[in-house]
Amino acid sequence: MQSQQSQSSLAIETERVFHVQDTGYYYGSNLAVRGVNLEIPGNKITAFIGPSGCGKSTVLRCFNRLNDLIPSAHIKGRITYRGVDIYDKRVDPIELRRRIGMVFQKPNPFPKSIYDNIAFGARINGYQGDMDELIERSLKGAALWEEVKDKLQDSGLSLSGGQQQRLCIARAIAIEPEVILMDEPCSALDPISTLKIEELMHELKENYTIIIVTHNMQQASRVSDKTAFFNAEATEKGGKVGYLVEVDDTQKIFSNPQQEQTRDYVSGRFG
Ligand SMILES: Nc1ncnc2c1ncn2[C@@H]1O[C@H](COP(=O)(O)OP(=O)(O)OP(=O)(O)O)[C@@H](O)[C@H]1O
Repeated sequence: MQSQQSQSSLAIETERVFHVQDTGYYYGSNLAVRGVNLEIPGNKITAFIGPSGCGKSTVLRCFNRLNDLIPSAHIKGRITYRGVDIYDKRVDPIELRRRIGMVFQKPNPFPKSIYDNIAFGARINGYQGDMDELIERSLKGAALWEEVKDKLQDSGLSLSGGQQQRLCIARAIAIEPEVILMDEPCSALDPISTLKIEELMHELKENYTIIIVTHNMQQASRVSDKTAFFNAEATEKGGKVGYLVEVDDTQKIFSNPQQEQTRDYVSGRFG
């Protein structure tokens, strides 16, 4: 019985949530990132690392079609989420973003109370349950409840940067997504707040699949299970194009990567 259980949990852990196939990412006629093939496993943390401008954020934003909001941006190739092509005309991007939430580099709470920051999205989504209970559960899920439970009517903007980022995480998880995309979520935070978010990420992956873009290699090695290393090269036209060099278990990327350029990057020899 026990071995059956562990087999089934193993199957769940290694489930593929996203499959990225032969994708190219464009701004107008400019190819910004080429030839990305990638699988994102469920209930794991996948980190995207690489030098500035190699396309980490561009690729990240395509998982919930946030790039749709940039008029010149388009993608070629295919990204499936649980087997469904997310760029299929029948897919509603708003519904997609409900399932695939996002936390940005700079904490961006609404200029509303802590309570309403979380209730807002839930109300828009027609949440019918007990709102107080949802607020408490979301704040607990983001490790913020103890710090704010007595001041839920205070403005979200009155919190510290690290607390604001955890409020944004609480807001993201309140709409019960399956995936959370994080674009350098700690880059505006001090080391203690960063540590709190990293600890929180470990807890979150029990219930969510996380993809994080980070400039901080120590952070990638501390928090992630898988790491994708992107790089960029000059084009004939004088621009540059990003590409995925390799993706593997984080421990392998940092200790024994397959590609020389990965080794150079993680050992600090360039970038
Ligand atoms: N809105 C945009 N319009 C046009 N080009 C863009 C836009 N956003 C990004 N790019 C270009 O796409 C390429 C990849 O940028 P992107 O921001 O995805 O890289 P990144 O690896 O996340 O960089 P960083 O680490 O500096 O945030 C760059 O050449 C950038 O100039």
